Amino acid sequence: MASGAEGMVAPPEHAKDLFGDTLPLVARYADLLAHAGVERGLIGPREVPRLWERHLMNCAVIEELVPEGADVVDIGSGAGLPGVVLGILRPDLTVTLLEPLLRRTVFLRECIDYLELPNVQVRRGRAEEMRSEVRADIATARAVAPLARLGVWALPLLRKGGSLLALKGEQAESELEEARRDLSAQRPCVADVIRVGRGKVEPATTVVRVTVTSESGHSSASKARRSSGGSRKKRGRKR
Ligand SMILES: C[S@@+](CC[C@H](N)C(=O)[O-])C[C@H]1O[C@@H](n2cnc3c(N)ncnc32)[C@H](O)[C@@H]1O
Repeated sequence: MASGAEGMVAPPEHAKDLFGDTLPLVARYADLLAHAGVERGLIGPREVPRLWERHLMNCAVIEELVPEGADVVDIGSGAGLPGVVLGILRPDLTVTLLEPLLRRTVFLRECIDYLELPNVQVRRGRAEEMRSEVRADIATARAVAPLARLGVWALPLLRKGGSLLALKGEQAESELEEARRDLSAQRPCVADVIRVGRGKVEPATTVVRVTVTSESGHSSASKARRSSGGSRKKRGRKR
């Protein structure tokens, strides 16, 4: 896959601290995004000057939240963020880029061939349709959906003890508070907001981490409702 134009998007000085030996490969990916990615409408041209700081480095710092050897599914991968960055940085991970749009999956497949990433694969589909097909330790998502909806899509894809890592903005705390009920109705879980990459990226990356605490798909409250004949409303009417 040719990047489609001349000239590299030079990494900032401190990118070497974050990416180490993988920096040349991340630079190839940056080049691809800045040229073919823009030409094919996967990334806005205004993002090019801030590709490193706002996109690649901002995604890379979540790596510290991903356990060794994990199966990762990147929901709504788009042009590959954060999944491709994690795949480059961490060859120990098995990364699935999950994306429903054909045009984007074509780009992603060409991208992983071009970068020669044997630990990264692409699947075309919607997260909510993958419940019987995907089991992961970590689900990542950036700029995909509000947290409550993301929980409905992501939590069924996780193994017990697995986590959704949702990259969010400054309103992460209030978004989490609003979504807590929906998240635990989907699956028993604990959730917190973490800021990662302090001193490496400015501002630090805000992540909502939701960790599932049971094997099965539904919380005990919703199970109890189902086994006693449905919703709270119905029970109320019977009495
Ligand atoms: C705004 S883009 C973000 C892309 C990338 N994560 C990033 O940060 O640049 C949102 C992506 O989510 C995908 N998407 C939308 N609904 C989805 C669903 N139900 N399951 C998986 N992906 C979905 C879209 O096709 C799109 O590529």
